[in-house]
Amino acid sequence: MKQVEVNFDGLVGPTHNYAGLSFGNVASLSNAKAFSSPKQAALQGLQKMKALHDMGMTQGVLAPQARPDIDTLRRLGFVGSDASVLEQASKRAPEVFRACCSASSMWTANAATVSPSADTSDGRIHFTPANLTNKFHRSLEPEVTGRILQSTFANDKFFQHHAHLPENEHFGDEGAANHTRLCTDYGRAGVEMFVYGRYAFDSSKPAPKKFPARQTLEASQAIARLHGLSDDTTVFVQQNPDLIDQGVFHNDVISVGNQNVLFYHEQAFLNTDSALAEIQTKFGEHKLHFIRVDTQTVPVQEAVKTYLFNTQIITLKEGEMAIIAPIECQESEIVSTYLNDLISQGTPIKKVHYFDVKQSMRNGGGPACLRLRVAMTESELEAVNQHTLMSEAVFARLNKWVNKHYRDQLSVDDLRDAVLLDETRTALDELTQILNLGSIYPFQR
Ligand SMILES: NCCC[C@H](NC(=O)CCC(=O)O)C(=O)O
Repeated sequence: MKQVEVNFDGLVGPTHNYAGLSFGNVASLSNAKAFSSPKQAALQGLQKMKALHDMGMTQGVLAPQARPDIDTLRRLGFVGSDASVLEQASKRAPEVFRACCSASSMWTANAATVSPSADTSDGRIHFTPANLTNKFHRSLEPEVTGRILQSTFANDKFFQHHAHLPENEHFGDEGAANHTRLCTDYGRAGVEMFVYGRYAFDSSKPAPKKFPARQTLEASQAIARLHGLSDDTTVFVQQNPDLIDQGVFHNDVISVGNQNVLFYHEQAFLNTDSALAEIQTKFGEHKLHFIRVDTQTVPVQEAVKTYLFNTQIITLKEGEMAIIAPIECQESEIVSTYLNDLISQGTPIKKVHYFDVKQSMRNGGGPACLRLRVAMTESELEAVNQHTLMSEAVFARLNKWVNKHYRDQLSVDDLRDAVLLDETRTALDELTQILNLGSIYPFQR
């Protein structure tokens, strides 16, 4: 049976803006209050999806969330009509208000952790939405994320959906951004590697000092239990806390894996040698390609600035791998020189493709942040909501939809405009029809 890995990219929502909400995420803080272009952001995302589709990949799309989040603002004590809630909140609690307007659900690497059926005890694909407790604006996502996933993977013969972990920093979970799967073929049992930033219940263990560690070991362990993973094929690795303090807020900013390749910066992990040895032992007799990038070749700051590791490594039809990199990697002499060299080093990676996702990059989200990977068999793929899979027709419809509903430019001040709320609801209501999702948004219920 044929197996594929499908990338489900997050569609950028109509309120995409730069509010500086993510302490520890350098790009988010440095672009705070800049003008954004929701239209350009959404079109850039669609271009990347279409390009991967054209390369022969199976590509999916995940719907964005409804923002401004009026229900949360009401929960926080703002009353009256929707327009009055917007006005009061933007005046009296501007920071809270901006957090409730974020389009951050676009980074679907943080939507959930996914374990393919080959790895799980009941032979189904398991999904657990990330609770994203570390950032208020992101903690608003998991419930609707769960509904989006259930409408996209709507078949309980093949798909098992779990509730997100308890909403507490002890179980802080950021989803697939801190999870990589290594395997020989997508359809065979692989090694699931969970990367955590700190121990929740043991403060004597190493932890970052300046910026928050968003993922705990205890959260990663809970996900592995929920998904029915075997201890023999699961590895928990601590991220280097010094790097979190240098702006590496998720593991996917400093390492990425695909099949038999683990591409990582030499400073990415604590106790790297023992971690890699455990991964190789659990992987079995097949040899893994550990592609290490040294500090001397690419300093950590350059990796954070260019998102060299927030690239997607994809396996093309011919079995060769390609790197999907942000254009910032091409613009950096250090990184483009490294990548040009990498493709002739005799590893499975043979090509690099650069993409302009600058609108997302300015908030600290590269190509890999924009996608959630789901490895599937043919019958599992057939059970997916087919309206969410990229095709010429879906691409054309979504482009038309973006051009019709999205603004060219948005400032954080525009977010309090009640007309914007109406625009987003009209747009998203239409989108649920295009993607055949049913009533997933609070305003539709
Ligand atoms: N995986 C990439 C996630 C990027 C995301 N940025 C943000 O939410 C920035 C939003 C803002 O500042 O407006 C985050 O930090 O979780």
